Amino acid sequence: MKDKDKPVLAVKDLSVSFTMYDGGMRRREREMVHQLSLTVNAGEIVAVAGSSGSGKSLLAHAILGILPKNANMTGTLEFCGRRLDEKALKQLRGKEISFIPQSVKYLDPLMKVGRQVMGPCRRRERRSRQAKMKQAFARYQLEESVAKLYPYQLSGGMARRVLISGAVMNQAKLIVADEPTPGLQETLARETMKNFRELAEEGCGVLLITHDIDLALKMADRIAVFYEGDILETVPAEAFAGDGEALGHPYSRAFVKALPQNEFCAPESFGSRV
Ligand SMILES: Nc1ncnc2c1ncn2[C@@H]1O[C@H](COP(=O)(O)OP(=O)(O)OP(=O)(O)O)[C@@H](O)[C@H]1O
Ligand code: NI
Repeated sequence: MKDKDKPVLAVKDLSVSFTMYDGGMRRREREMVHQLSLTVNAGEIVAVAGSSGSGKSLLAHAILGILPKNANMTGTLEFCGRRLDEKALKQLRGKEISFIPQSVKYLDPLMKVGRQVMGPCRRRERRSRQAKMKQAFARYQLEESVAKLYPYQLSGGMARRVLISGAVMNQAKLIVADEPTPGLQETLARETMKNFRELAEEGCGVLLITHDIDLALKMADRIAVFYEGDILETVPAEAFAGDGEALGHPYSRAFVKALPQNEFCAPESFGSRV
C-alpha cells in the first residue's frame, strides 16, 4: 500500500478511561471509550453521530492528544500511515491536523484573536497567512478588525467563527470538527458545511462529530454510529435511507425513526448495545 492510499486517520482499538478517587480515596478506573476503531480517508467526510455524554469529544481529544491529565488511553492512532505519538502531534497540530473544539473556551483569553488564528509562523510566512486569515474572516463574515480583539470581546457566535476560520485556513489533511455549528446562524452553518465539502474535494479528510443525525446525513459520506463510548457500525450515509433496513443495529434504526421526515418518533427501546 502506498502512503497516499493509507487512510488520513486510522484509530485502532482506542480505549479511554479515567482514574477517579472516591470519598475514601479508593482508586477507581472508569472506561468511557471502549476499543473503538475508525478510519477517515482522504476526500471524505465521516460523521461520528451519537447522543450527548457518550464520549464523542473524548474521541476527538484523544486524536488531538489533549485528553485531561486523569485520562488513560490505550490503542493506536495513525495519521497518513505515521504513528501519532506526542512528538508527531506537536508537529502536526494546528498545521496538517486542524481542530475545531466544541467549546469556545479553547481560545486563549490572554492572546489577541488574530495571533491565535495565525498560529506560530515564520516571518516569511506571515504575509501569506495573513492573506489566508483575511479570506477566511470574509467568508465567515468577520470584520478584519476582529483580529485585534481579545476573546472576551467576542460574542459566542463570533468566537465560534474565529475557531472555524483558524481551522479551515491551514490546508490541513485532517480536520476534526467537534460540534462545529451549534449557535451559528443557519446561513453560516451551511457555509461551514460547504467549506468542509470543498476541503474534502481538495483531498482533506474531515471527521465531523455531532449529535445531529440529520446534519450528519446531509453532509457525511459515511456515518459512524456512536453509542456509549463505542462505534456500533460505520455505514455509508445512504444506509439511512427509507426505514434504515440496510442498518445492522437497532440503535441506528432508532436514529432513522427520530429524523424530522419521520416525525421525530421517539427511539424504541433497543436493549443492550451488543
Ligand atoms: N476529566 C474527566 N474525568 C472524569 N470523567 C470525565 C472527564 N472528562 C469527561 N469525562 C466524562 O466522559 C464522558 C463523555 O464525555 P464527552 O464530553 O466525550 O461526551 P460527548 O459525547 O462529547 O457529549 P456532548 O454531545 O454533550 O458533547 C462524560 O460522561 C464525562 O463526564
Ligand atoms: Ni462533546
